[in-house]
Amino acid sequence: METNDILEELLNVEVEIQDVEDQIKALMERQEKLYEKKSDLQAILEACKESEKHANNGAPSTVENWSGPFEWDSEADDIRLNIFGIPTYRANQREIINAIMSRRDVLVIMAAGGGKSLCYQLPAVLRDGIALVVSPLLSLIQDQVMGLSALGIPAYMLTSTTSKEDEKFVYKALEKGEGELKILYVTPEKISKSKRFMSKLEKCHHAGRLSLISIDEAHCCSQWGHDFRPDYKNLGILKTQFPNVPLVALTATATQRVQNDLIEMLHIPRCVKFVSTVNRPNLFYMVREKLSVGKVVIDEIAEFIQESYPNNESGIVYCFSRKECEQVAKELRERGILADYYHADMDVNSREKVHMRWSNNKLQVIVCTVAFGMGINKPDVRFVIHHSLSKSMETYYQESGRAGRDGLPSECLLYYRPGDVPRQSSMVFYENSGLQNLYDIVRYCQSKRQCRRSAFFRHFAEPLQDCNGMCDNCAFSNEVKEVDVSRHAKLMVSLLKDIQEKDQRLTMLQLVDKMKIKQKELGSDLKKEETEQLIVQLLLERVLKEEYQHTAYATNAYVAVGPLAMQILQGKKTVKLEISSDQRTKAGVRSAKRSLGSSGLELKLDELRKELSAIHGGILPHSVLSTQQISLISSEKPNSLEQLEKIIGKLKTEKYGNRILEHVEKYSDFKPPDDTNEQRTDGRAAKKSRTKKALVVIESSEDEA
Ligand SMILES: Nc1ncnc2c1ncn2[C@@H]1O[C@H](COP(=O)(O)OP(=O)(O)OP(=O)(O)O)[C@@H](O)[C@H]1O
Ligand SMILES: [Mg+2]
Repeated sequence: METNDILEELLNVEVEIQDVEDQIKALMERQEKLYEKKSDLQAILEACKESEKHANNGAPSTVENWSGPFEWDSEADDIRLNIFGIPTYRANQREIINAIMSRRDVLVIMAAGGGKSLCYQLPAVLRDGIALVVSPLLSLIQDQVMGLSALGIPAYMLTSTTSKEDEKFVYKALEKGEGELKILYVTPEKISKSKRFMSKLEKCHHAGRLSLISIDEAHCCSQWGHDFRPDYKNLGILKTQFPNVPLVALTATATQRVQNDLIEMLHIPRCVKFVSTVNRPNLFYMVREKLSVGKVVIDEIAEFIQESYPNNESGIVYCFSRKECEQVAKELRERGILADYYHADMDVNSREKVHMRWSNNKLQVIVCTVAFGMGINKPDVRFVIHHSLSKSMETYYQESGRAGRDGLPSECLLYYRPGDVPRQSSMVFYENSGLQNLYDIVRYCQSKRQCRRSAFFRHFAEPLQDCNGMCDNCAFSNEVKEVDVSRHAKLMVSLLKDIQEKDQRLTMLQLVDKMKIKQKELGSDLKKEETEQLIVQLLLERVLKEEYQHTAYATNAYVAVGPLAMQILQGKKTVKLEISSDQRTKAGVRSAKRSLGSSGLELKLDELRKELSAIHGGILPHSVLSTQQISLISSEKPNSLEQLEKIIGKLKTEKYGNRILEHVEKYSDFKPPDDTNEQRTDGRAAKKSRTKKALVVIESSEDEA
């Protein structure tokens, strides 16, 4: 053999070894995930066996029937309606409250907006003494304290912003039982770092005045959760110091592993567990194709907001980077939308200002990065738009879940283009399971047939539930056709192989360009977007893989031949692309459910709540009347204080009843103008028609691509 031949063969073997190593790596990652899943499933199985055992023994069913009746039922109902203004309980709320009132430790897993706060706030009011609430963020605490104060419930906080005077009041209340204090919010640092606070708390407990302990956003305890906070790790001390005080831990999402972790860390092995579904039935999920011209996306987003939410209903637009955030906010403003940006590069004050303007409905849209997260407590967010895809299903569930926390119909819209995949993957590939998590959400985006909800159920290992047509794929799946693109896939793989043999690399974009030329040989062209879609599909199927190279400024992602490429080359694998018709894309957005603002009275009541919130010390508008209460008032049109009280309770009726009734009488038959946009004086109508024109131009040019 010639030296050159040997060298060439050596090279081939090395390439093959590299290939095998990649496969081993992928398999090891998969094995790790499967072990994790196995341990989750084993834990669920244990839990099922345990509950079956109880059911078969007929054992504690009487004790564990948390629906009641209990001696405090009527007092609890009275507080629910007349103080909190809530007409009926939501799923599990009554049972959780009863378990806490029975002095049990409780673990609550309930989706965002499910109503976890009421579960500990109501027992706090119902029981004598002071309830301690640990919450991770100042902004969350401020919102809660402000909301409770507006209801006349004596709530305070001990944080870095608390005045000396308030601090003195709180310490006196803890130590001596003086002054009125029902609910005390603290950050976890207070527990772990302030000896003074802990000693006062012990005195309070000693005197029998510590009624309950609540740990909100409890997933922060676990490093397996998505938002680990080191100070949460020390909260186990609470159960050790105050063993007979009921402790309730609440969170929106926790895998089985995180749940086990929480129980162990908080020392609540015998807690009663209430796990609600992750399903958010009021959210309409949809994915829209994001065209490669940046401006078109903004035009579409602006048009969506203006057409669907002309009455300043709140929304969030998530962006990939800080720069993109600022750009999108600016462009939305240019299109007449009240938008501003929020990201981690801003100082705390400017961030807080933007957040407050949005919370007070002075800003319609907040354009943000992931930095805008856990602190968002606004219940009436009607839409969450993702300008770029999130990095995992879990993150997308959290971010999109900020819509519709008040239970009213809301929309979650994700703009997806395959070109965004390498952008994200070059950021996450070094994280543990980073690529796998990203590819899960990419699978969600690529699919045009599978129910979006079912993807969440599978991700959180929950049995499937009916979507009720509340996602684009369930609503319009018949507008999709499947095309066999095996020949294109084969061409792509052999093209890449040739390139690699020449020691060159291609990015996704470069591969698309090369394919455009090569495809001519097949006599059947895929559009640019379809070629991109095919590349991503082959990445998901491991026919292709991504490779990364660092430069001084960035990490570049390249597309390379993957472990299963041979199957394509040997014709052992069929590849099909799902292609949707244009009608579907358009219908997707139009059909989604609408919410507040359809009746004139609702609009007027919305204005009234803003006015009243300003008069009553700048509390948030939804603390005056929730969107749900506005809907109820508008449909039932109460004409006396007694009738109104049945809807919003005594307290709010006493405070705002006369003004509300005045409005009901005056505006019951008030019709909002047909097209609110045309009534605007801010030039929004003019801009809107311009937007439409721009859209038409670009739509027609799209065919050329
Ligand atoms: N039974 C109910 N009926 C109507 N509205 C309710 C009910 N319970 C709670 N709400 C309202 O639902 C909204 C969300 O409640 P809450 O803030 O307690 O949610 P959460 O479960 O803590 O969500 P997150 O995980 O996002 O913090 C609030 O506006 C609250 O007033
Ligand atoms: Mg909450």
